[in-house]
Amino acid sequence: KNFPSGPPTLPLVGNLFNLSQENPLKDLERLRNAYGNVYSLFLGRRPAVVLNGLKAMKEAIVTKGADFAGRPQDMFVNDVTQNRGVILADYGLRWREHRRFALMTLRNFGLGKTSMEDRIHDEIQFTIKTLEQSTAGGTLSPQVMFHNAASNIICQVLFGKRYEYNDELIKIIVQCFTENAKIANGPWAMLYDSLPITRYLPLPFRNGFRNYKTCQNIAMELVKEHKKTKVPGEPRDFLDCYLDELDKRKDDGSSFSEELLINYILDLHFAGTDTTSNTLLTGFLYLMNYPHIQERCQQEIDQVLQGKDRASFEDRLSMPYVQAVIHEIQRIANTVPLSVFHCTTKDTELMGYTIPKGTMIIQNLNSVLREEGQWKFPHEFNPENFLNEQGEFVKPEAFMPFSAGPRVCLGEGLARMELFLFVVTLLRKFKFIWPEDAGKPDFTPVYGITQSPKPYYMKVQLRSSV
Ligand code: HEM
Repeated sequence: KNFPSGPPTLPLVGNLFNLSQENPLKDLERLRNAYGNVYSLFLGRRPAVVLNGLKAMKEAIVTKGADFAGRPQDMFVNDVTQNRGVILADYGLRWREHRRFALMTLRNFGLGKTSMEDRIHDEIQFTIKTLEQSTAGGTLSPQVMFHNAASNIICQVLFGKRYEYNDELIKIIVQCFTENAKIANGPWAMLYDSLPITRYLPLPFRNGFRNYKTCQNIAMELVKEHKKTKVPGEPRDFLDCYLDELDKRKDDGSSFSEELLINYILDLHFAGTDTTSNTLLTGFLYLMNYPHIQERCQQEIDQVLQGKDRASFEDRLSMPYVQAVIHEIQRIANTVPLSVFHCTTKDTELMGYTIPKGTMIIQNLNSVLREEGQWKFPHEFNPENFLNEQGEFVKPEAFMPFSAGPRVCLGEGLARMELFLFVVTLLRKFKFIWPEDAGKPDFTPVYGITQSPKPYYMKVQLRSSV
């Protein structure tokens, strides 16, 4: 009663056939036009409510944050990750303790301080080396490079080590992550969630379980190695901190455990890899195809950095145009289009509707990031969306690629630092060119939990030689 309306459902499968199995984003938009900003869907027999537009999104995840901060359980992604970790943990002790621990440890390891900047700059040097090798005139496919760079930064934090870009182990992990990001929002996972009877069949969703197991075995080895070499009270990285915490807490009834640790670090590694790298990939795709925007960034970077040997995160405050461009890249990239599904933690109300406890909540972030009335140019790539009349950087409320409220991305600080330092350092040194023989660029993203641009090639020139 008083539940949001939605398209008619079929027995057992619910609204499975109302959504394209390959990319439901257009269907979600079509249903919004028919049923309004808050409407319902049934994934099998499970009720879900889709949120669209800033007003509904804010009321749910910010104003009534705690009511909407749960995570649905018993879905494909929960089964693959064995109901452990932090991303999919339901609202409660385990989530709270592990979220707090991650935020605190990331801060202690220098997030917002110079040491994290050092780590990012160290990694950028390897990216620069890779790019330099292709300045002789050839083209380069940046996918693996950006994925490995983002993965290495989070590996440094978690395990205190980085991997060469051609290292077999990291290639396997990154490939598993990338594949799982597509499988988890793909047609087979949708079938798994809608029709539980199919779960035991040898269907392609099995690949998701296999990929996860591969990563788990690798993480297990890293934990073993750390346990052997760690000195209590002198943590080298995130993993050591957790092991220290386990010693400290022993039997205090907390949710910390060694089994959780494996899934926890995989969660952080996964969340920190595909997201940042796909945003960078989208960024460079646009920068190559909007050369005047690239040049204006370079002018501002040169002017602000002058003789400085490298950029610091602080410099963003003197670079309103670059800031606007990076935010515009994130707005257009819409890297996590449906956020991570939420779930109501109690009976509640939203925009006058009644939403019972346990209802799945799907945030259509695209509907906010491109909402008419919130942006000067909602449907085009235009940094003016983040600049006022005086050319100062402004961030509209509708900018929420990291979501908002109690479940807001806990890596936002790290991601923002990475995006700024990568874009500024690489644009300062190189000119990025869309290859003449590449044809017209295709900006249509490939859908998944994280969206990525279609694979592309780039041409790179050293700016000093331009
Ligand atoms: C451009 C990069 C990134 C984007 C666009 C992004 C976006 C998001 C979004 C939309 C969510 C879901 C929030 C919600 O459920 O309301 C999320 C959650 C999360 N992100 Fe990120 N993220 C990025 C980078 C990172 C990085 C670098 C880390 C690594 C530390 C990270 C760790 C997490 C975690 C652990 C969660 C789950 C939080 C929770 O459930 O409490 N993310 N992110």
